[in-house]
Amino acid sequence: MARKAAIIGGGVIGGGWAARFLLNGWDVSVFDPDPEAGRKIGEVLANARASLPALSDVPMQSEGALSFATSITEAVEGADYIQESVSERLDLKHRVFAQIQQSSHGVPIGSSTSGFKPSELQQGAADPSVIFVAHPFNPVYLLPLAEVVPSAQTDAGLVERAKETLREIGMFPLHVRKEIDAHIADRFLEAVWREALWLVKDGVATTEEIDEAIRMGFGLRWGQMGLFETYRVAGGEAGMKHFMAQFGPCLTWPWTKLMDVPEFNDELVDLIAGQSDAQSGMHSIRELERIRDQNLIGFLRVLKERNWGAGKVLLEHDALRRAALPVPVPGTGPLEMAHLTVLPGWIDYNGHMTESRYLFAASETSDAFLRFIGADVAYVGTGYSYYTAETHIMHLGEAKLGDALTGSVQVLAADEKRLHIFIRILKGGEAVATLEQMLLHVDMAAGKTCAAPKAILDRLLPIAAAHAPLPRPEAAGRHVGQRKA
Ligand SMILES: NC(=O)C1=CN([C@@H]2O[C@H](COP(=O)(O)OP(=O)(O)OC[C@H]3O[C@@H](n4cnc5c(N)ncnc54)[C@H](O)[C@@H]3O)[C@@H](O)[C@H]2O)C=CC1
Ligand SMILES: C[N+](C)(C)CC(=O)CC(=O)[O-]
Repeated sequence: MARKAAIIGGGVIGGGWAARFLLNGWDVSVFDPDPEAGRKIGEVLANARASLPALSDVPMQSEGALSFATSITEAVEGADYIQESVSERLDLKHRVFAQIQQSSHGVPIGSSTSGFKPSELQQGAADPSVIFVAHPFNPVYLLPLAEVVPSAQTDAGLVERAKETLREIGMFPLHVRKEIDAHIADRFLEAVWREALWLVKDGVATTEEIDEAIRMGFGLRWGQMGLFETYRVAGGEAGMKHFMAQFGPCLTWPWTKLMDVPEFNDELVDLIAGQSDAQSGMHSIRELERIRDQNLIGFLRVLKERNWGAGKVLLEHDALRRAALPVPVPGTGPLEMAHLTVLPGWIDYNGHMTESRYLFAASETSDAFLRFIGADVAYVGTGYSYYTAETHIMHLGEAKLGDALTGSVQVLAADEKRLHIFIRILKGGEAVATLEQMLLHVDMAAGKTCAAPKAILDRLLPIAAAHAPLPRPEAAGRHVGQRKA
């Protein structure tokens, strides 16, 4: 049975949480008194559906059921996890916790608060031990970070279970060991935000110039190495010590306004909002969200390919879900090995999936099959692998943006050195392409073919025997131009 998350407050952040839980198979009940909450969450969910699956190489769970409750009591009934995302006001959060705890007992309550400490949130609570901060980043359905901040009163075991829940929905729970106003990340954001406001107020730069200064340079670096690793590299061969010696003293030069905050008045708000309108007002917020999401998918995909930073979290989430998938059973037909979603970068000028991506889909499929028979990354680390010697692709249909594809493998023949397979790339059960491939087992250091070890043959040969009675695909052995004869 699907587990249930209660989302209290369904604005920008509550909507993002709802989408992340739903797309990870949880049922979600939202309570928000705003009459527009249903429409707003529907729009956030549409954006999430168009983006989150594109990060996954494992079939998504079937989406959970979304419901809107008419009270907090109704929303939290039967919930396994509660996430509070109401407006950033301490008195309001206290009232909401009191209402939640009238009917929910022992269920973890994460708060999305950007700045309040958990001990502040817990003041006056009937059961402070279940309350902690789970501070996410916008868009919650794509960015993995959730700062998890317990106080001394929070139940340590409950926090560990809550972190497990966050990992299950693909997040990276960063345990903040010592509570502090604004946790870790928002303290940086505040510092940058403060400097940016000064630069605009003092007429040094416009909002657009500041954004260019970030996105053309250090913003790109931060997404993959953070602050300290980036600066370590910037220290050259002497590393961090040299970096500190060179740039440490600058902190006392007038490079920053330090703690000075510009007066927050209508003049400043109008100045910033006016420049922001001029910079980005030609796009609606939903359009900007979609642009942001597609850019993030591109970045995250690259990091995933490199098993680095946030990409590592995506790979771990795939592995977690792959482990829960039913294991393909040899002998019952071609083995379904890969699940892919057609991404924006895969579309060509004809408006459909470009030809090189069919080869990519096939290689994802054959790689999954090789892992299945034991020729995985650890095996390649021993100096042996399978190399593809020949491929014949037939294009039979069109795949379009967002289509869900599966890749299946039929073993046509296998012996100690050779593996002859037929891959079908399927959309809704129909083949959009087939690929026939010959793979050879190689000794990588010698650069020569060699017999695969018994452990691999023990897995491969029974599959080949089980597939032998399957009808031989018509396209197997076909060559280009054959139909003309
Ligand atoms: N917007 C952002 O970039 C981020 C915000 N946060 C935090 O998330 C929380 C929510 O912020 P946003 O979603 O941005 O605000 P928002 O203004 O978009 O949404 C707040 C929602 O709370 C609802 N609400 C008010 N009183 C309520 C009640 N008694 N019961 C249920 N719902 C109620 C409002 O109707 C509104 O829909 C805040 O604590 C904020 O600090 C955290 C990370 C990022
Ligand atoms: C502006 N903010 C303080 C609400 C931002 C956050 O809390 C996190 C984010 O998504 O940047």
